[in-house]
Amino acid sequence: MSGTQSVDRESFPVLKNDLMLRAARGEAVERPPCWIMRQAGRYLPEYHEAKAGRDFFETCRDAEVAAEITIQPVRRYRGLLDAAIIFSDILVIPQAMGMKVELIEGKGPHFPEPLRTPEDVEKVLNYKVDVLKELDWAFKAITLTRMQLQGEVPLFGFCGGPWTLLVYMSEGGGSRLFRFAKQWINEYPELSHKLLQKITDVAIEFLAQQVVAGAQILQVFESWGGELSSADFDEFSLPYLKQIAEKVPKRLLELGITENVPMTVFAKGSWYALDKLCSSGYQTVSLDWSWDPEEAVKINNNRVTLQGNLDPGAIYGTNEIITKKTEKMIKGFGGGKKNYIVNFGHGTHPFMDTEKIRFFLEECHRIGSA
Ligand SMILES: Cc1c2[nH]c(c1CCC(=O)O)Cc1[nH]c(c(CCC(=O)O)c1C)Cc1[nH]c(c(CCC(=O)O)c1C)Cc1[nH]c(c(C)c1CCC(=O)O)C2
Repeated sequence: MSGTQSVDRESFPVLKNDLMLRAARGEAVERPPCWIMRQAGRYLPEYHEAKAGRDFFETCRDAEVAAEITIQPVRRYRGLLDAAIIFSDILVIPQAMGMKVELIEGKGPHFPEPLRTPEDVEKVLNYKVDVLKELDWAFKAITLTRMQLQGEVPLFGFCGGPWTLLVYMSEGGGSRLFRFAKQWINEYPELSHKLLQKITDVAIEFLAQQVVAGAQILQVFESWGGELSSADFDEFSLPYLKQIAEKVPKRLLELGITENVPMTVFAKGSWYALDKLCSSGYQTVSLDWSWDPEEAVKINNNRVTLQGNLDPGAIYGTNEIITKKTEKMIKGFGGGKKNYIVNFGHGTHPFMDTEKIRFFLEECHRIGSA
């Protein structure tokens, strides 16, 4: 994969709030930085206004609209959020690999032609992926967003974890039984590894090019990690996650980028792998809400910054409950002055009350600054 983007990185606005980057790099901070997975999206009325009933992927591909939607939560919660995350989706990698992906309103992602036979996989393996060309729109949206953020907060780039993408590519959408993905790894483990490697190669180039385009911090979403047994996670997820952490910085050097770009891994449900994830080369490990913060802190033993992990469902509670749970979380992670980033344990829901989320963020600032 070659070619270059024409981005004038010298023209990027100076970052005024680098709290997120400092915390992710393990430096001591004055309070824990805050952001929320899926902080842009359907719970915000201004999202629906900007999207104007258009197709989801069309919205992602329109740089102006993607930048607007990315910045909406930062604007609404001015001073309370310490990062933005580019409005896009993990399923743009399968699209770049030649697969059709649609988002069906009210149903979620849908692949009309999922990978069901070895011939289907061979076709994807033989497809030459030109990341710069296929995902050109994503880089343009990142560059525009970075400019429009005016240095207020850093911008996250992201991608899906290889196993999670294999799940979507084989199941053709969300799943309860993971029948096809499990069939792949158990009936055709070798071919599955080849596919995982190909996804990993694309993910590495995609993440590195997102940094060239303007992303300042990266997250890998292995959202279906918890569907694997511990042994299968070690075979079909962890090695690829590690490769991404190892190879992105190398690729960045090749691309002439010497800045230290922190990387986060979020393997939802993979509680058994926390110890290994803390030594997998990522600076930050994001936790779902199944973790007791104090136990996670013990296992981590100051190797990485931990991120998380409020049950998003707490937002449906009273202010008193939100305060109580937020306090327990921040104190459990050691108070938040080192090795901690505030987040939910998974994304926002479309039904959430924007003012409850504001209250949560204000409480994080109050408790985290104490
Ligand atoms: C698994 C996964 C996907 N996409 C993503 C993940 C990993 C995180 C996770 O585990 O939730 C990641 C993602 N998806 C989206 C973002 C944008 C940035 C942000 O977090 O604010 C990010 C980081 C926007 C989106 N991606 C999607 C929407 C909803 C689009 C809409 O209907 O308007 C948004 C805002 C669509 C999507 N995309 C995906 C699903 C399952 C869905 C349907 C979700 C649903 O219906 O709740 C795949």
